[in-house]
Amino acid sequence: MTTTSSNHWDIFCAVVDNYGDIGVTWRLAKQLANEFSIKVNLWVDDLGSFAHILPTLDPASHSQTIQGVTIKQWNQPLDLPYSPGAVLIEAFACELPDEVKTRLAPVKSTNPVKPPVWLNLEYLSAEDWVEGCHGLPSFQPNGVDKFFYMPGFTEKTGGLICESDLFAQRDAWQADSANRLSLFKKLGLSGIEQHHKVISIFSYETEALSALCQYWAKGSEPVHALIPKGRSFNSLQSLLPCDIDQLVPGQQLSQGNLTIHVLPMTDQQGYDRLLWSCDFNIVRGEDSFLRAQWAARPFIWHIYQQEDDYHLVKLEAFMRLYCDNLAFESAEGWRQLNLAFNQQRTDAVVEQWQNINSVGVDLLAHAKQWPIDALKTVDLASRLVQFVQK
Ligand SMILES: Cc1cn([C@H]2C[C@H](O)[C@@H](COP(=O)(O)OP(=O)(O)O[C@H]3O[C@@H](C)[C@H](O)[C@@H](O)[C@H]3O)O2)c(=O)[nH]c1=O
Repeated sequence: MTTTSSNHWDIFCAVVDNYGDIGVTWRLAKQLANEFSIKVNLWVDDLGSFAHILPTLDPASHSQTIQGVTIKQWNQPLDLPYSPGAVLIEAFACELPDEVKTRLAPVKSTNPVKPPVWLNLEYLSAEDWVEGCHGLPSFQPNGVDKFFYMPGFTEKTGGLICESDLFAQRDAWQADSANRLSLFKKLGLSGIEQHHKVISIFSYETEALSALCQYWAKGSEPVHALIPKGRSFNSLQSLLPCDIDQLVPGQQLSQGNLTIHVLPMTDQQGYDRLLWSCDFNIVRGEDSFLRAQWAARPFIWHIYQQEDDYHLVKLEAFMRLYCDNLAFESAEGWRQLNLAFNQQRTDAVVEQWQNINSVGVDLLAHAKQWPIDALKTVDLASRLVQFVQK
């Protein structure tokens, strides 16, 4: 007979492409384990990709515990034992293994009052409809309800992932400017002085990026662009002396006043510190997008492209919220900059970059206040734990 013998949580994550799905679930799993003492199994179908953002992971090991989370290789068919716990999360509507779904029904019949809570953790969106869908059940063929858990920016959504001590850590880091220089040194980057403008770039392909780089190269102040080897470079081939494949972390490429530094990928904590250390961040997807907000620095969001340009609807929804308390001129400059970047409008992106220069102080002040307003005291993991207990 199958029973709910344990209070553990299982999170299943299929790495579709890029690092966002695993990035979000890894953040959540760590926080649940470390702040709520929950025993978490994180099942991942592609440990090789995961290792890019968790260098201590051994992709050959089928079960390993790192930072309090048990990471399990999810093969099809499932070849490690699964036993139902208190909560089962399928991340981003990944298709759960049949072995898992069929084990849920008998648990429900032996424990009808408190069967495992089955959740689909959805993508983050600032759109209005999210509030209406958050928490809705959907009846499944195995007789168990599955609930939609929708992250979001308002009280009636599932909230935003943010560790309880993150802002304090960030503030302490940013209070001492020596931290950023020592981080750059540790990453093998040279030639960056305290007064230089430093911009981190983790984007998808866009001609807007190459236009900005060309503009920075011709500018009057030194700019350092810190770029991990990856998709951003596909748009910068004309600025490179070699093929993208030949780039190595630590390499520096100079053009006029622009120095491009090829970054190593680091773990998430290292990436957070990088965002805290830069004057401006260009980020993408979901997790780096949120971490750029928590970094309290101005940023461009290169949103993940969707069919029929639906991503522009999501971008607008977020920009509306973000600009709510921002003075008109600053809001307009920042909005247009983001739009131009996402729409690959090369002249416009340069023009808007120049425009936001004059409102830089306002944008920075807003970037510092935004995390406090956006979090609204209760983060996603805390809301999730409350949701499950109800
Ligand atoms: C550059 C860098 C990133 N990272 C982490 C931060 C994030 O957790 C992760 C990157 O994830 P994202 O920012 O979300 O961008 P992404 O483009 O990699 O992932 C995308 O995947 C698609 C399938 C989703 O639909 C998108 O919404 C998005 O999440 O990589 C590091 O840990 N170290 C690094 O050096």
